[in-house]
Amino acid sequence: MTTMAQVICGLARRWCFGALGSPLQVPCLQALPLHLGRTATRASQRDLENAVHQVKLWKKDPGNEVKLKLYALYKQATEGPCNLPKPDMMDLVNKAKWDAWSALGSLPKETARENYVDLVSSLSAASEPPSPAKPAADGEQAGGDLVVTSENHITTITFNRPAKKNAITTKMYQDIMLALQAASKDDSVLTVLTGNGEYYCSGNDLTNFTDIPPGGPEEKARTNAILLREFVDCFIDFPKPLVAVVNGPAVGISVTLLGLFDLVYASDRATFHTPFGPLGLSPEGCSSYTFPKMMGPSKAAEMLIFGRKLTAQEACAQGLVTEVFPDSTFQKEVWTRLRAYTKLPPNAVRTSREVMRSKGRERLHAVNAEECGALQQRWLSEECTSAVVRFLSRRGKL
Ligand SMILES: CCCCCCCCCCC/C=C/C(=O)SCCNC(=O)CCNC(=O)[C@H](O)C(C)(C)COP(=O)(O)OP(=O)(O)OC[C@H]1O[C@@H](n2cnc3c(N)ncnc32)[C@H](O)[C@@H]1OP(=O)(O)O
Repeated sequence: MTTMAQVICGLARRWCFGALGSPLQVPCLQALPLHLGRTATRASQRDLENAVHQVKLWKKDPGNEVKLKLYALYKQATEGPCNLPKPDMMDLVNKAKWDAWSALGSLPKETARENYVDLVSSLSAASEPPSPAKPAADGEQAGGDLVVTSENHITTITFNRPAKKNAITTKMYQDIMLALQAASKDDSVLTVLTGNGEYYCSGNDLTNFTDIPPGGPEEKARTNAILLREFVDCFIDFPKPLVAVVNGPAVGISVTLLGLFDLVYASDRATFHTPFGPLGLSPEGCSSYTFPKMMGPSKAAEMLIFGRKLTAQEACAQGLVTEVFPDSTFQKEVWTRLRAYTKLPPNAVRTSREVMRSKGRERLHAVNAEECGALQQRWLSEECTSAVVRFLSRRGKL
């Protein structure tokens, strides 16, 4: 039997080879050498060794948090649960290592090995983007589908694909991660996401599903799950207040991520839509946790399972939106407010933000991992592939 996944794979292969008969580049997959050729879902000992080797080749220090994660997973994968005595409190380095390893509890060796390989793979992908986005220097503006500016202690990341309702391409996901990385280190107090034109964002670009690699849809789903997890992790771990300036309708992942923002200001033209049911998908962006928490389980189910679209006023009543402004004065009022916030003492702002986020951070990471695992399966389902084919064929893309 031919599944829709095979249909879409076949179509994608046709597109990838194009009229000239030469394969187009699939950059995010080229940056994931460890997964090419690894078809089993479980990582082997060999995969682990390859990953360890890969880490040695990294040119950039990934930071202590990542190094501790890697250390812990490696120890768990090779020696099992930590049974060493707890180091002295003042022995900071060994204590941090012990804490990280012990936190893995009785995680099976095989799972730890798998997690180690996946982590290395996703970090390798992120550190080798096909064409890095320009980090925002003061006042600088990078063109393209994502515009990053930094002015008056506000770094603004703008979806800039108005002709496609600001749908997010794979490159845009990667550029957003780079922009967040840069913003976490620049002198801005606030980081803003907004959209150019009529829409805030129409969510994931549905053609992202069509560039199928040689390993087939399974490999695509697996790679996307890793990258999506890392993308959402960037929002979970972002150290400064995140503000969404929702200038118009928002769809899919651009809505779910709002649960990880600190302020969401919306024009009264904005709507909030998560059509996961019709698309054969399941929620992402930690919304399966943040939405029920903020609006109660049944309102969250209406949105996330049944795809009910909310107006800006409704979203505000549910706690998803902080405040709604008339569209005619939206930009003026919001930016005046934000500029006033940047005058607050930056260290106090940052500290308050950290104490508010720190309590739920681990939980959010766990939710993110679970949601990406579920989506990996969904992307391969006939329900999802049929929905994507329907969307693309209605718009003459097939
Ligand atoms: C680090 C890398 C990570 C990679 C990970 C990849 C996978 C991550 C997946 C994460 C999970 C995300 C889930 C979602 O976001 S689900 C939601 C997806 N979005 C949608 O379903 C919306 C689809 N679009 C529409 O329904 C309509 O276009 C819309 C209501 C938004 C507007 O309708 P309208 O009639 O006003 O306008 P058009 O339909 O004519 O649209 C104008 C052009 O824009 C194109 N378009 C719009 N939205 C999208 C989209 N989401 N993807 C692709 N293209 C889109 C549309 O095709 C039109 O193009 P043309 O003018 O060329 O026809």
